[in-house]
Amino acid sequence: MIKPAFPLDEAFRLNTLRALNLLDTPPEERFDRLTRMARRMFGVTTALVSLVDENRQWFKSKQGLSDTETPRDISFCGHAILADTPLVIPDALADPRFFDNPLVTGPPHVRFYAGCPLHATNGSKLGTLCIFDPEPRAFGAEDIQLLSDLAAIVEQEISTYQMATVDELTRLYNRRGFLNQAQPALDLARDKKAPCSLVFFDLDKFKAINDRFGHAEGDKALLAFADQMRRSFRDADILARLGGDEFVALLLDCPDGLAQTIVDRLRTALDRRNQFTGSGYPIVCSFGIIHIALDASAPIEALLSRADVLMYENKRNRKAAEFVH
Ligand SMILES: Nc1nc2c(ncn2[C@@H]2O[C@H](COP(=O)(O)OP(=O)(O)OP(=O)(O)O)[C@@H](O)[C@H]2O)c(=O)[nH]1
Repeated sequence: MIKPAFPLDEAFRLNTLRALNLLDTPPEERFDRLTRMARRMFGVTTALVSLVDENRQWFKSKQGLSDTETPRDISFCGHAILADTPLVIPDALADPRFFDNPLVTGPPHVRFYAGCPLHATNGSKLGTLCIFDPEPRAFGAEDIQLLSDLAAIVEQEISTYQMATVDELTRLYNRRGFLNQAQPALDLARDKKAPCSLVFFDLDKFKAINDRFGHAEGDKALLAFADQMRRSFRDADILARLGGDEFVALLLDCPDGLAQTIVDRLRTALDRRNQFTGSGYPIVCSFGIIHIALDASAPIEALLSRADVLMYENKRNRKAAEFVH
């Protein structure tokens, strides 16, 4: 067996894949429809949308397979993303790369495989639309064209998904992306009895930045705040721009007090930026933090409303304190 090599742009490719926020998300009909079509059109046992992650291939959609992922080093798709054209293996037992691969010698007993690379809009190869079957078979030019056409639809769905769930300016989640991610993450955290926190941010006097310095400068301030959020929170936290100058962070597996520490760190970094940037205006935020109790069952929307109310109290108090001074 030959393990798949790493593509030359592996780090860039992985960044692109992770930024899509598709890994470990629930199945979706718009992808399942396409794998169902592939299975039926080609009369194979299995059709997958496989995303090739650092050490595994994970299936966004699967027909005819119960596994949700397999190790990358035994994957066929790890090989398929190394070329721009589809990889076709008419008979895995006759191929030196695969004849003794555990996916060939054991379940699901792959003999025939065809995988078409799926490209992100920046050209990175994310994974494949692939089909396989326990019987060897010939796969001609027309078949390859058909599989490529289906793969192009999967690519379109991936880019539509990204546009619908990611904030175009900051590349954080938008409201829809946040709700998609946050509710299942919260449900999982409750099952695991891991405490979480939610932080709601709203920039102070943001309208004045737009009014005095122009909309483009306002955009720069929003970007600077988003960048600071990325730097201050942890990789596993779910960050979003809900709209306008409102941002939110869901901290998973977060001991009581950690959210406050991170918010303090973020505000200290903003203060430092405000002193040295020379932009002519400070970026300041109000925030509300709620700690989500282990036995809480409120949906994420209700938690957002509670954090929003706390943020407004914080903003009102800060305005009142300014007025006194
Ligand atoms: N530059 C820019 N401005 C935006 C964007 N989306 C919303 N806005 C503006 O953001 C402003 C938000 O207004 P407010 O919530 O009243 O902002 P504020 O001045 O921070 O008010 P306080 O929160 O009470 O301090 C509005 O003027 C919107 O037009 C955007 O994508 N870019």
